[in-house]
Amino acid sequence: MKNNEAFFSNTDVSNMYLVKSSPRSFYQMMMYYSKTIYMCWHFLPDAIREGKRQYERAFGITSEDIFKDLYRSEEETVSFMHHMESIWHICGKDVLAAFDLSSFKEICDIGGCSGGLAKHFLSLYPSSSVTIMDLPEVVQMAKKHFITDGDIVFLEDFFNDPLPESDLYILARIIHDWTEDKCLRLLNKIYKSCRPGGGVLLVEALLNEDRSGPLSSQMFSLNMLLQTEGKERSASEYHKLLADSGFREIQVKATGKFYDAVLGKK
Ligand SMILES: C[S@@+](CC[C@H](N)C(=O)[O-])C[C@H]1O[C@@H](n2cnc3c(N)ncnc32)[C@H](O)[C@@H]1O
Repeated sequence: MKNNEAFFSNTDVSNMYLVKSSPRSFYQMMMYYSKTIYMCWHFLPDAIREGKRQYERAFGITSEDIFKDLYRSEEETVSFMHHMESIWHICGKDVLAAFDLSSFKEICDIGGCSGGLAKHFLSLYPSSSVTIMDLPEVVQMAKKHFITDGDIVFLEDFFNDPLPESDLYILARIIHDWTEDKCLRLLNKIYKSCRPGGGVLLVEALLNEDRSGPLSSQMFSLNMLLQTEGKERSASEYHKLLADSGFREIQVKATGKFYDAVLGKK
């Protein structure tokens, strides 16, 4: 207080995580939570009763394809992409350094969105190259708003297009969007395209085997119910999905942050 007037200022933590211009800002994530995710959480009891996502109740949209709903406008698409990218400024390096990935030279980031994790990959492993596959509307927005250098190549639609031959496929927060059948369809496709000696890296928020936590993974799993066809899974569930698709030498690393890493080799 000065001369009976109150003055307020940000703490160091709010400067770091809330101010929009900070490189570690959660501003975009907060906006997506408040404008989109929060609207779905109004219908949590309906989601639990029906076992399905709530876009129809929240936004009046009933498309078959979950990402058609998510990308219902250019503004919503870009907001989702910012939301996806934000977390990698905090824990992207942890998931990519969980295993030594330096021997993999050609990387394909399946559903790589804005390229947020790919940029961290290139800074940790500069002698590798990364190709990103994502839907056409995302690729268009990534080129317009997110990618400034030419190191990243974009391809479209991982379910229907052929996958490029690669040494390592990254699937960050992809498996958690889909049913078992669709996950296996995608992982089988990846196995066929993967070079011998290559691998697949799953980046997901692992649940404890008895589903007792961590709280963040449980909350993400409820959110998957509200927004997608998927759920969060335990290490043994990811192990089984990879083994059933042909991968071996499967290793799991819990990072202690929000997201963890599972590596399988061909
Ligand atoms: C939950 S986001 C994860 C984004 C990114 N991997 C990350 O962790 O920040 C899922 C991504 O998969 C993409 N996607 C969904 N269906 C796809 C398809 N059929 N082909 C290519 N990408 C797809 C979405 O557009 C989105 O970018």
